[in-house]
Amino acid sequence: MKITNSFRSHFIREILLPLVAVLVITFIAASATLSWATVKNNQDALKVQHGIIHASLLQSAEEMRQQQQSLAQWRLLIEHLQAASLDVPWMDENIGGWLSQMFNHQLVYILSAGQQIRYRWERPGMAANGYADEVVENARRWQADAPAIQPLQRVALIRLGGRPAMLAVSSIGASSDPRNADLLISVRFIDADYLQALSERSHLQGLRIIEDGNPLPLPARYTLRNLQGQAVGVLSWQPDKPGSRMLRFIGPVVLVVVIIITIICIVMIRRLWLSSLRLSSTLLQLSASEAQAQHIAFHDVLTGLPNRALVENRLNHSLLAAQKQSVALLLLDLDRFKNVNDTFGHHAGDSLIVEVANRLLPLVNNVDTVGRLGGDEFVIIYHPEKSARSVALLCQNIIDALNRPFMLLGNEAWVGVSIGVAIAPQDAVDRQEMMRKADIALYEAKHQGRGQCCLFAARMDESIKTRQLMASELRQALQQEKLQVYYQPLMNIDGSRVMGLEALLRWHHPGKGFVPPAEFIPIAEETGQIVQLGEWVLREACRVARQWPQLSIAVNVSPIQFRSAGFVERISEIVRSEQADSQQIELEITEGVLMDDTQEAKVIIDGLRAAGFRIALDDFGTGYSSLNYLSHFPVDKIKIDRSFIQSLDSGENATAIIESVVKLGHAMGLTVTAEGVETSSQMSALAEAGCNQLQGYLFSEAIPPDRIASLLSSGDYSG
Ligand SMILES: Nc1nc2c(ncn2[C@@H]2O[C@@H]3COP(=O)(O)O[C@H]4[C@@H](O)[C@H](n5cnc6c(=O)[nH]c(N)nc65)O[C@@H]4COP(=O)(O)O[C@H]3[C@H]2O)c(=O)[nH]1
Repeated sequence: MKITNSFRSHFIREILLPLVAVLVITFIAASATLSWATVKNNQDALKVQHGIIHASLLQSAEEMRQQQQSLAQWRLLIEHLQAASLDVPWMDENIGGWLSQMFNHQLVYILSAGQQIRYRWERPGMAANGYADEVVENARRWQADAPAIQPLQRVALIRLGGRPAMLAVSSIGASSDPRNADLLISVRFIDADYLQALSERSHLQGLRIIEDGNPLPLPARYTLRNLQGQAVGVLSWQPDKPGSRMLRFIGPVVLVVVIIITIICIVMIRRLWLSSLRLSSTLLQLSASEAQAQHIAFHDVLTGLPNRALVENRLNHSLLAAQKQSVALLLLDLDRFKNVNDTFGHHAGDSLIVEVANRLLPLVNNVDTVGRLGGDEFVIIYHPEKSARSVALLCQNIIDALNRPFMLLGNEAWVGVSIGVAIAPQDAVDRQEMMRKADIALYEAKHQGRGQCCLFAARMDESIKTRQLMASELRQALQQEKLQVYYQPLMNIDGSRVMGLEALLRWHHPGKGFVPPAEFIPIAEETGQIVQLGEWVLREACRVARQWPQLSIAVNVSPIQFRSAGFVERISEIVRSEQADSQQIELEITEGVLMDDTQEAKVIIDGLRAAGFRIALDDFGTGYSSLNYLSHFPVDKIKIDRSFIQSLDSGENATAIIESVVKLGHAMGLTVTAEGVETSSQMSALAEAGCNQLQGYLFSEAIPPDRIASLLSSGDYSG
């Protein structure tokens, strides 16, 4: 799996660092709490130990006081002291020795009221130290300070011979004024024995006396003070540290927990890394397929060009800036694409579309858009630098590019293109309006003949509106049977006899009066109404045919109607239902019908002929006029267009053309009719050329059916 640098740094920044930070903070907080609890526990314990030392010393002092007091009030001692001479052996045994052996007092003195030492007992080895004076000095001071109303009983720490010691002084006897009493004095040094006892009492270990000036910070220390509050020594001990004990117990557990948490975190981070990696690659794939989906949603699959949605989007953008930079919208429609598709198949059609796209792309700049709307419709959003001139140039380039032949399956094919152009801001600034106007211009381009480019003009819009109105009025007229069919006679060559009638549609518009078919037939073709219209005309013509069985009745068939599904069957059915003879009906088709799809046209023509209809090729000479072409189609008649007939008067060339058409027509066994014969000279020329039938105002205009009878019975045309 490929790891991108940005993914790595993102993971480190967003996941790893915060997680490590949380971990570190948690560990620091846990350590701090643990160490704080340890210290606090130790400190609290130390305070308690201080209290224990203090209480133990007090208790020890109180015991010393009680030990002394029992002797100080002893009657035998008082009697012995009242004797003239002191019984020292008795004193040693009962006072000094007793206090020393029983209670470990090391120095014992009795001071007489006259301030003389009357009795002295000093533990062996201590007499030489001369403690007596110092002890007596302290005792005298206490005696002097003592209140007169009660016996003196005092125990306090003193410093004796540079060592701390416990001094106890009691007045002997029951005298209420201790200042005149004998004093029992005893001393107990704070020595190893004392400390041992103190340790047992207090349960503190390592008790020892240290020098007060000890620079070492000893947390477990207790300053021994005399009555004046002066330090006489410092007690130190090995402190009990429950906090540290707890730490020793909890510490390893916490450490193990920390290690376990760290391992879990490492495993989690690793898993997170792997799943993030998977997620990231899934997201990458997703965004890639999203981009692909986006591309498909906005591009034409065949050519890869922007599709309608993207074109509309880009057009919207371009139109936003249209006030500053004009925008041209070109709608392109290939002229003979259907032909190519039908002749060479859909694969060839697809390659043609791709080739068209390839030819269009180099004609525009990067800022412009070439798109495909579907089928053979292309669109270009063009940003012209020099307004209409450069648009016209582009159009010409497009027409030239698409006029060049296309190589399809080893064959050359020609298509050509019609282009409609709308330019913003002058034509419109709104997308839909631009599309509509470019479409109108395209319609106009096609209408003018293929291979054209038309810039939108306001009049086109008007004509479109007029056409739309006309289409709806025509629909109404057809529904309400306001249309009529007139009939124009087809004459024999000398104009003496009516051979047939051509059915021609007439529309007397309530407001506009007579509307020529040339105006409304194309509209009916565009809207598809022509199928219904044509069938209605045929139905009317059948009635006339039934009435005049000796005449052929010609009916115009539009290319749209000709190619509509089930055409042959439907018109056969109409003729049958109207009880007419199909052999009496002559269907007039134009060359265009044959050109568009020769194969299909041939099948339809064969079908019509099999159904009994005769086929006439109308307006002959206006289209491709290829007689060679005719050999492929089994038609019965050609009708030379009236433009040729009218040019008969102006030059010999027309005569020659007509003569050769007639000759070839005859050679193919076809009847040749001349349309639009207006003068007798035209009639004579056509007769000379060998035409078979004539049609024109010279004989009659199209007339309503109720006048056919009078036309036929008039002496002129009854033959
Ligand atoms: N200047 C001149 N014109 C003459 C002369 N003799 C006949 N015409 C006109 O020439 C046209 C002949 O019909 P078209 O070539 O089939 O041309 C027809 C045909 O293509 C189409 N059309 C008319 N009726 C129908 C219809 O029922 N169905 C279809 N599909 N097309 C129709 O409309 C076209 C025009 O029809 P119309 O206006 O009736 O025009 C008719 C007719 O009135 C003449 O001596 N001089």
